[in-house]
Amino acid sequence: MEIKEEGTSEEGQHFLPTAQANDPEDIQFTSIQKIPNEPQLEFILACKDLVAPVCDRNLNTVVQISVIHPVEQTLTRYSSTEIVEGTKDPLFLTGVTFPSEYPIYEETRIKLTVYDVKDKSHDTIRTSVLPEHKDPPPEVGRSFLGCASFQVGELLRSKEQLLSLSLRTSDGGKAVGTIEVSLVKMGEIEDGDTDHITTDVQGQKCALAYECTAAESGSGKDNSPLLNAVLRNPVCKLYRFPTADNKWMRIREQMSESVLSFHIPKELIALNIKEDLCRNQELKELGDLSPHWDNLRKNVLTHCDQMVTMYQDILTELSKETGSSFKSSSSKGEKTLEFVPINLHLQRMQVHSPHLKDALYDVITVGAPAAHFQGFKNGGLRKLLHRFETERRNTGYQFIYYSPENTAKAKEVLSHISQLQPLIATHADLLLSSASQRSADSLRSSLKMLSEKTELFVHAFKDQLVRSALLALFTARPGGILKKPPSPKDSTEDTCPLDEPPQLRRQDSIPHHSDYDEEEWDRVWANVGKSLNCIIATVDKLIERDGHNGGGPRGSSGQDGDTEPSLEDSITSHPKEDWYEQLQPLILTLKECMGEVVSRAKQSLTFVLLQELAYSLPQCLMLTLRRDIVFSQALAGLVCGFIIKLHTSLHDPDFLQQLHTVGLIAQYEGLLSTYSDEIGMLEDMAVGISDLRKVAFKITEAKSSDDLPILTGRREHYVVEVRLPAAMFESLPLQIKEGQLLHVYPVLFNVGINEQQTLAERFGDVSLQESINQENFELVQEYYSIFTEKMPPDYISHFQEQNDLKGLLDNLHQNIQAKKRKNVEIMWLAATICRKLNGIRFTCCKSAKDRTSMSVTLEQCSILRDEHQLHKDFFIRALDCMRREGCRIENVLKNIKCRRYAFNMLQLLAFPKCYRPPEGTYGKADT
Ligand SMILES: O=P(O)(O)O[C@H]1[C@H](O)[C@@H](O)[C@H](O)[C@H](O)[C@@H]1OP(=O)(O)O
Repeated sequence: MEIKEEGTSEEGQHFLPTAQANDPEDIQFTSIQKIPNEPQLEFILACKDLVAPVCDRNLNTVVQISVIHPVEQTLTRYSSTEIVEGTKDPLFLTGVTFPSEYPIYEETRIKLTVYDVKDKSHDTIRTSVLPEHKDPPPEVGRSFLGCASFQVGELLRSKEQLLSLSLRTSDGGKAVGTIEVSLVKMGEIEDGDTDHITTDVQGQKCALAYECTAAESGSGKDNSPLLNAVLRNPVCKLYRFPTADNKWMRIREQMSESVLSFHIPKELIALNIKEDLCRNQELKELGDLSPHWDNLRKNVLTHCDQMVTMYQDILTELSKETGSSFKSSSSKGEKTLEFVPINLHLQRMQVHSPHLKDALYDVITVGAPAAHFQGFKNGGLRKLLHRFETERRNTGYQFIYYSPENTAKAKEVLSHISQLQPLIATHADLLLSSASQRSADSLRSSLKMLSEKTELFVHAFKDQLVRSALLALFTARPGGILKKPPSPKDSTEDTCPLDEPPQLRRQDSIPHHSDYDEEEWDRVWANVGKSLNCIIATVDKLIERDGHNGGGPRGSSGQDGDTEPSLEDSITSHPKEDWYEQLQPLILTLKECMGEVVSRAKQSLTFVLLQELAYSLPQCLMLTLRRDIVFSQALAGLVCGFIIKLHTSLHDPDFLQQLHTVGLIAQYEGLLSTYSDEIGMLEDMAVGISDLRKVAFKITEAKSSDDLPILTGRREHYVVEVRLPAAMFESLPLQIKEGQLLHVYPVLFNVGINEQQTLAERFGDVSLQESINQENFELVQEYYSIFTEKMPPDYISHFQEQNDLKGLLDNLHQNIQAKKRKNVEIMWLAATICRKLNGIRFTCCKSAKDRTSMSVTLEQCSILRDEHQLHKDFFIRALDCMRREGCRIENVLKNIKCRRYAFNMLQLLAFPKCYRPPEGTYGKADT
């Protein structure tokens, strides 16, 4: 057999996509029978009676697992166990798992190579492929003990699902002990002898076979199509750890990328472009302005056009990245990838423990949303936005100052108008078509819709801002005189006769010059309401005269009886009229009145936006760009977290009720330090996360299984449409199916843990972290009170019995107030509160690679300890297993092509103890 090494990464959990794996050449092999989306093969290992080459010390052993491809006979290093120290009968806690996509068959051979590790600090620092059969050079710190191999089919067919293989030296001669391979079936009850192998692991006797409760997948039914559409390249790891009562629990760790990393930024940039093009057009359509304002506008337009071009270029570049699902930490400063989140992954832990229900714990790990290309020399968004506003407020001269709230309101009203105007037009047309069919019921229901939307429309303008902006715009016109376009004003003021076409009845306002008439806007605006009232009255009369007046829905004027007498007269004088003809002119008037309101309001509010843009160009636009970039990264993570949460909780009615009545909390754990550049990152992140409040989700039915989410809206308010396969969609509560918007409550807690934070605490300033934590604590409290208010009382009383949320909140509050250095308790409490509230968990540091890996593994082990009775003596060992051979070291590898956390000894001395990785897994790395 020719054995050659494959690939450059030494231990390859990155495998061929399924399509490639199923090439005709492979089809002759026997596939392993599998449960959809479950790993195909999982086993654990133990050695017995290992023979030490020299007797000067105890053996420290590690097993390396390699796969021999049945056709090419190439050998790929797949994974390793942890190092078990000081025994010739090691029992490994880190197992082996082959995810469903991995190209493995019954004919595939697995090779197990056992090494003796002399120097742990060197052992896992392997950056290049070592030839198999060759002992690693002694200076690397390990020596070859023996190897064995088996065919997958042999293990599957073995009597007790266990193989006992003889380990031999490289020349195939001397036996140096045995290695036992036990097949694992997660979630299956294992009967029989639980004592056939026991071992003394650090003094603890544990049975190797399991006593497990019945199989129950964490999410119940198979919702995989939804997840398969968004997740890519899973990396899986398997462990078994002893419980307090010396049973085994099994843990599967999974880490996957998401296509949403690129999909959401592309959607968002496209929307940003659309919004900006529209704004530029509105600026152009602002009409005549006096020279001062006109010059400003020209300048703004030049910059805005350049900005749109830049967004278009970025979108073109991103569109070239078809199928990408991962941006590495080393690309974080790349301009064209700035909108893409760094190192976004789902980190999942699935626990199967005796006597307890299976459980899933998900955390989204992602680099802190921040504008790395723009840099942090001047700080991040929180500071930059504050500074920008203060300067703008104080400039006065040249510009009219509108507060950020007013600017936001102007954008919101503009967005409202653009949604409502076409909607009203559609309902008005539907009303006409009901009229032409002479259907009273359909006329009533069309009228109901039209009334509702028109009332919303009229309401949107009930704002002092529009009024003051109109005046401001008037004074900015040449000579401060407004050239009035023809206005349908007063057209419906007196009566609403049905005999004449409304255009003729309108008092035409031929363009003329006049001083600003403050009340004119009121009249124009009120005309919309009056037109609607006229329509309502007419419909009522038409139906009544037709003998259909069964007390159906009536409009407001009909109800409060202010129908004008002349109208009644005009109607009763026409016994047999054509409904369409009666209504058509009124609808036309309504549309015209609306058009008039829209054009005035649009211009005045666009003038408000001009004030914001005109001040401090191009900084203002760069600030918008920065905010868009940071928001895009944050949004991609949120959408990913939301979809995964939905997927895992789709069959939990309480969750679904919470989703549509309360909304979901999304809790971000930040590990950034408040020192140097990371202050700027934290300032970016804080704004990016709080901007997520502008996002709402909506669930619709998918047409195909790989439908990705769609984004609509504009900067003030976005809606993410998540599309579910029909069967899943059907099972949702009515409110969700009807398209109710689902809200999220993002909260951020940050605790710097590294050596930079030590400097900040000693010589710098930690106030940023303190205020973020305090502000966000208040948000969590607010969420909790909405939760208790809106969820059913029965649920809440049961919930409160089970979870001492009040106690946890008090504890969190005290910890925030305590102002203790590196108080990581804050993170644990915030995460626990989030989990208990059914929220979405996120963990972030600069790159989501090193500190995040420490934190997320710590969280996993703490959950095992607190929720699944992990044996207390195994806490550190479990943590080391996960950090040494788990998904997170694979994360480091895929980011920087080196299996080493980027910490040095000195840095680690500054870390809280539980955040330090095991010896041999960290060191100088080129990040
Ligand atoms: O994933 P991070 O913790 O943000 O990685 C840091 C690491 O903590 C630090 O020790 C190291 O010096 C680098 O700055 C890492 O950041 P990179 O973004 O360069 O990976």
